[in-house]
Amino acid sequence: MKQIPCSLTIAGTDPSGGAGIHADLKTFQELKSYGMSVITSVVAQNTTGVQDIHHVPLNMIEQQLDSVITDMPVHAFKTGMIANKDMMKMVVSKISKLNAPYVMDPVMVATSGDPLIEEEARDFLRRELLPLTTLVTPNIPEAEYLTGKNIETVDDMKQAAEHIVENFGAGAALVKGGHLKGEAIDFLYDGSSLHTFSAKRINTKNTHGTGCTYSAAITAYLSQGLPLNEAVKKAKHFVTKAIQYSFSLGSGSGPTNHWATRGAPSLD
Ligand SMILES: Nc1ncnc2c1ncn2[C@@H]1O[C@H](COP(=O)(O)OP(=O)(O)OP(=O)(O)O)[C@@H](O)[C@H]1O
Ligand SMILES: Cc1ncc(COP(=O)(O)O)c(N)n1
Repeated sequence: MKQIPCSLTIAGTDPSGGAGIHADLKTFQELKSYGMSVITSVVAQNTTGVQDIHHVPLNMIEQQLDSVITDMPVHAFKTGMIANKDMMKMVVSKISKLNAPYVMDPVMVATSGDPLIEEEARDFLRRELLPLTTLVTPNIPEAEYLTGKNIETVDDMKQAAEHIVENFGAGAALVKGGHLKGEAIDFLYDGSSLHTFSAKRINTKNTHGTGCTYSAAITAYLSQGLPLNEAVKKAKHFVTKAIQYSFSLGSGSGPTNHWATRGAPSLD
């Protein structure tokens, strides 16, 4: 009998349900990949911002990882918020034994601008985690941090994608243009060629969790064995629909809609 594809996320929480682990699991479920999660930090947040953060003790993160990987198949996995260097070190020691595609969303700050990882962890992420990735998915501020260069144009984005692969050993880099004006355009550099993924910009403030949703969708498609380029293409379609039919919930930046590819939900 054929086995269900299985995806794992290692990330922080969002009790308002739009970002982090919650967005990842909803996305895995929607895209028919069996979802599993390891929680690194419990984050009190909502559509307006981050109110508080509690880090899960290191040994408990390690135990969660062991519980999953000693028992369950992992066909692809992603990391999101990993708040400090000690957590990152431990995660590296575990994931380097996993023989599956690894998508890193290099989460540094929330959409609201609140910091989600410690300053010294950023450098560790770049040095130690990037070389393990199949794909890293920085938005513009994250790509600026990783490359140390300002990004103002699409040419800057292309160069950043190449820089991250050539200089830091990422398997591939997808630089996302959500923070620029005009078309919502992303560039994927896979070490040999550059691919462009473009969609019409949707006029909405409901973009809480778009980065999490996009990287989770790529992970789900990779768990099904799709080639990287195809996985990103389908995930771009998914995240665009999720933004198009997003929810005006909360008083800040509302969440995306994870079942939007089935059409706008009927609210009758
Ligand atoms: N208004 C929009 N209309 C259409 N696509 C968008 C819009 N905003 C972002 N995107 C797309 O959503 C995906 C996520 O990109 P973005 O750059 O926003 O990531 P992020 O910054 O990690 O997410 P977030 O804004 O949730 O922190 C990309 O494919 C981007 O092009
Ligand atoms: C726990 C957690 N992880 C990541 C994000 C970033 O979310 P976004 O997808 O909006 O960049 C977040 N707000 N909370």
